[in-house]
Amino acid sequence: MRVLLALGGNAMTSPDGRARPEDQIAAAEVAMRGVADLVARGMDVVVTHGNGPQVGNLLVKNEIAAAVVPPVPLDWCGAQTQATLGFVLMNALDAALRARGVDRRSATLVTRTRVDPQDPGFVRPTKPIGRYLPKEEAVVLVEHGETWEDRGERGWRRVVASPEPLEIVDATAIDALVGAGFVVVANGGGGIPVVRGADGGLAGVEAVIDKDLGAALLARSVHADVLVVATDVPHAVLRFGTPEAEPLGGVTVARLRALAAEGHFASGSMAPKVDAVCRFVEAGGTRAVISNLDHIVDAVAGRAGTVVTPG
Ligand SMILES: Nc1ncnc2c1ncn2[C@@H]1O[C@H](COP(=O)(O)OP(=O)(O)O)[C@@H](O)[C@H]1O
Ligand SMILES: NC(=O)OP(=O)(O)O
Repeated sequence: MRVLLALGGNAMTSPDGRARPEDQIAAAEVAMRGVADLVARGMDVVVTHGNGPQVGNLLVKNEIAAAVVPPVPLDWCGAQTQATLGFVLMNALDAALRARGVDRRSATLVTRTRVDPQDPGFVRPTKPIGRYLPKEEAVVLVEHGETWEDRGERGWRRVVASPEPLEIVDATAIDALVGAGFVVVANGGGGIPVVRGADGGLAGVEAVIDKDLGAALLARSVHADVLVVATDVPHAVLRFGTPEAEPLGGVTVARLRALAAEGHFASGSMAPKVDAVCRFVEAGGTRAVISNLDHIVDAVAGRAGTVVTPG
């Protein structure tokens, strides 16, 4: 069985949302123990991950240091997060595999995702990245031309362009690595966004692709049997945040689309996860699950989490 596991930003930071190196290393060690459990059961696993906090922090560092060293564009920041987070995940995964006596190795692939240069996401930024700030600090940055939006009790957050993923450019290489027996970390942050020019060449573009939508396309591109979207809650929840809140267990893709249309899933957080699992199953995937990492083996088997099936 081939599994695509999408690690959310929450799975890559400390419970209080801090993204210090030590927080990310500790979070990766927890996440990779679950992946090693899957590999120990004979599964092929591809891991992808978010990069919202990390790419936003890198962008700020570039802007602050611009007077000292040449700043780099947002797509370069995204590429750097793939290397850094892949490195951290590989160290954690290799250790977890060794602890289980599993003779498999990890690999990370710098991965590009093609987008449409005319995507409306370039006109209306929607993807939250980086740190949270109080409103009074965010509005100063808005006056300097940045786009920030109120993200509720945690504060305001910068938002950038987030175009639709159209093609995982490096899917063939990912598939080859899996076929050679590697546990592969790929398409971090939804992939490095690129556009194809008239000459057929690829060029980076400043944006951050939604990791969950990127994961749905990657899962299809590498012929995964199961897609697991791992976050910090055990299920998607109906009437979330209300006294009538109800965890959602097994559900058909048609029913889940109907529930999404009723507005149960918040944009920018659970909604893209729901969209991603629906896309995967609608495209022929056997099963897709939204859950946390606590019961990853059960989630893959369809025994835990919000389990989406055809129908
Ligand atoms: N209907 C819902 N069911 C469950 N969680 C929801 C729902 N709506 C919003 N959320 C929030 O979505 C969060 C997960 O989304 P997000 O923070 O973007 O995850 P990640 O960073 O792990 O990808 C949960 O922690 C929860 O607070
Ligand atoms: N690129 C992306 O979707 O990252 P997060 O999941 O951390 O927001």
